Amino acid sequence: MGVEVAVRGLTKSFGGQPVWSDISLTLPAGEISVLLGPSGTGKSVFLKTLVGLLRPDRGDIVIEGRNLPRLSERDLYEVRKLFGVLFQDGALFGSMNIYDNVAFPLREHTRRSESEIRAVVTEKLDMVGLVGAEKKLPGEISGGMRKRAGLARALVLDPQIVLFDEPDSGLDPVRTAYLNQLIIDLNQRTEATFLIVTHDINTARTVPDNIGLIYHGHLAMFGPREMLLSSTEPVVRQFLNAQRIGPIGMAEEKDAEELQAEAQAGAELPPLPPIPVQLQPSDGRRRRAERPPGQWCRDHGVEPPPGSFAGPDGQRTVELPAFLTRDGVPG
Ligand SMILES: Nc1ncnc2c1ncn2[C@@H]1O[C@H](COP(=O)(O)OP(=O)(O)OP(=O)(O)O)[C@@H](O)[C@H]1O
Repeated sequence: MGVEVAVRGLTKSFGGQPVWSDISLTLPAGEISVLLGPSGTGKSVFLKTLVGLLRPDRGDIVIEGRNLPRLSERDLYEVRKLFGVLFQDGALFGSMNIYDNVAFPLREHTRRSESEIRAVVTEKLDMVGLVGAEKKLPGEISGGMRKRAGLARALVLDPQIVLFDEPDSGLDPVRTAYLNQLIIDLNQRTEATFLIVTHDINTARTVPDNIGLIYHGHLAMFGPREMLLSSTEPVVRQFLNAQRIGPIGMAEEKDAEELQAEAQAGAELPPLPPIPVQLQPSDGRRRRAERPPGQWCRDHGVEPPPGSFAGPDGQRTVELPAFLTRDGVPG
């Protein structure tokens, strides 16, 4: 089982310029969380701070009773072994073949024999569907394969927490769909805690158990997927529905004048789209952390947008409680 990551009051600046401040959230053990936010809001900085590559100005990151910002370099080095990180470009060594790239953390951080290393590398390459590509150089394979190789490398030390920095950047929609399925299947198999930074709204809507949004130097919201997908909070609604109307502007937040002009022009955000069902593991079992669709909405007295929790063919894939169906008649 993965471990919980509790972040409290985290603040980070560079040269006196704050990137974000006072971020508090808990990544539940073994669950998948997605972190969203406009470009430049500091999502990558957040991941690097979590894994201890950057020191926060203040705040706590508590994992298994240890507060990372307070640890010595030596203890931090140990805690870092709990993490696997998939960097944006896969961060593979260009001169090493895929096998050696994936074997690298094992050779650096463990005393395992080459035959033990071979067994682990083969297992991880099999997990990401790359058996047969061992001898290729990163420059000889596609972007999607490089991401998968980076993922195999992130998994070799059997991490309890896996951080993904834009795993879908530069991938076509079909490859993104395959990668998303792979992420769900790996979460099911490894039981690690996953945090994914993405700009892909479809990924954000269907893959995670929890969603967070960083905006304007703060965490605008973090919580269960249904909470954000049914939220009418303007920033969350605008971002999760990829709209131009709302507080977020092209370069930064819109000023009062722009928002007033928008209001005068009668510009309104379209209705919330239906909440899709979550992507399921391909082994046919339910997700471990799955809550029944509609449960968060029911527990919080929130009516989900019409058509929510239908499968891709528009058919309901789950029994909905009477609360979620018009007049108690399943729609
Ligand atoms: N080591 C550093 N030193 C100084 N400034 C930095 C450093 N790393 C990041 N920044 C700044 O922090 C801000 C946030 O950068 P970051 O890459 O985390 O944003 P992001 O939300 O991941 O963006 P994108 O979605 O475009 O990838 C940027 O203004 C960036 O220039």
